Amino acid sequence: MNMLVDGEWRTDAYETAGEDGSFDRQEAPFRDWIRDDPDAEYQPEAGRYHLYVSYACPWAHRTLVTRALLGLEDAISVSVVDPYRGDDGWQFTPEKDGCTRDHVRDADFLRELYVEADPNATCRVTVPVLWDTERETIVNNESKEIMRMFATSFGDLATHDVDLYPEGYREEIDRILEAIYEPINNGVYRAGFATEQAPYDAAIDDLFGALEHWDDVLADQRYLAGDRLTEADIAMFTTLVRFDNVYHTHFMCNVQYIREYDNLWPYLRDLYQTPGVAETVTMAHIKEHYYTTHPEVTPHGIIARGPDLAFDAPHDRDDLPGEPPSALVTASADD
Ligand SMILES: N[C@@H](CCC(=O)N[C@@H](CS)C(=O)NCC(=O)O)C(=O)O
Repeated sequence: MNMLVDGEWRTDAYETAGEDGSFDRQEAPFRDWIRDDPDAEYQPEAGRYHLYVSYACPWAHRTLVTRALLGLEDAISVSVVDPYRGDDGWQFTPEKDGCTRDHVRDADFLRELYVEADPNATCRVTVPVLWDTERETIVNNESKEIMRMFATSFGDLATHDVDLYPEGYREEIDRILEAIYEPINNGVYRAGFATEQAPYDAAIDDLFGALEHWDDVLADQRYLAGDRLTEADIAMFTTLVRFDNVYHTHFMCNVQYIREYDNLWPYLRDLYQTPGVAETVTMAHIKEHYYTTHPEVTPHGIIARGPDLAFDAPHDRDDLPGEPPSALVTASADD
């Protein structure tokens, strides 16, 4: 696998699995913070920050959903990489459907941005990346922090009056984000990239145990943190929406489909139908990426056909406590 070592692109450096056959995800290296504070190095400003994403990636997808729900599209622009990630890592292929050029630097490869931000970078070249066009560097490449900055630091630049990290819910949101990360968000990768039976089995036990737990929780409440749609739902959504099409088959998470759960499946449809969310889902990129980019998992790169899911079917969750943010419902009615 590929990564930067001292600013040089290496195709032989990064092992997905550790010695015991378990998947080992590395920490994101760029962790600066945008603050609404006159002394801050990075301050929220319309047009200053640029987001690099892959539509395929669940981590990048979190930042896109957050941006859409807050109405930050005009304030934060986006470039979209090719869903196929080969020996050169993420690249820009604007001729391909849904992909764009690098709108800021016109780079061919995402790694060029990493080297510009740190000429001696030793790290994986991952999406999402939040780029500062003023200081010409990476502010942050950790999705949960980008999501949090969008939710808490962009104040008036957000055109929808939506709070995804509301006071009174914050401890619970943090607890849920932590609780779903290892078994669910990262759990599908731990299952899919395991190279021995024991770590695969452990990942599957954790994953399906956690899905069952949250399926129970969602029987009585509309959202993970209760009656409000929050960051926690966004983090859950981007994994669930990929599950039946990709993780079930490609990553062998095949104990049960999400569409077989009594509450997770209507919950997933409810989130999908929240104004602004469906437009962030590009299933063609999701499927192409996973099935063609991991030769160690699917060596022939054949994209599995099904299933065709009815994300638009009625979700019947309106009677549960909670409703989507009213600003979103009003904004979509005005469209
Ligand atoms: N911790 C990061 C993880 C991001 C991540 O692993 N992104 C994947 C795509 S789904 C990636 O770019 N992988 C490229 C690589 O590992 O070389 C986050 O949540 O932002």
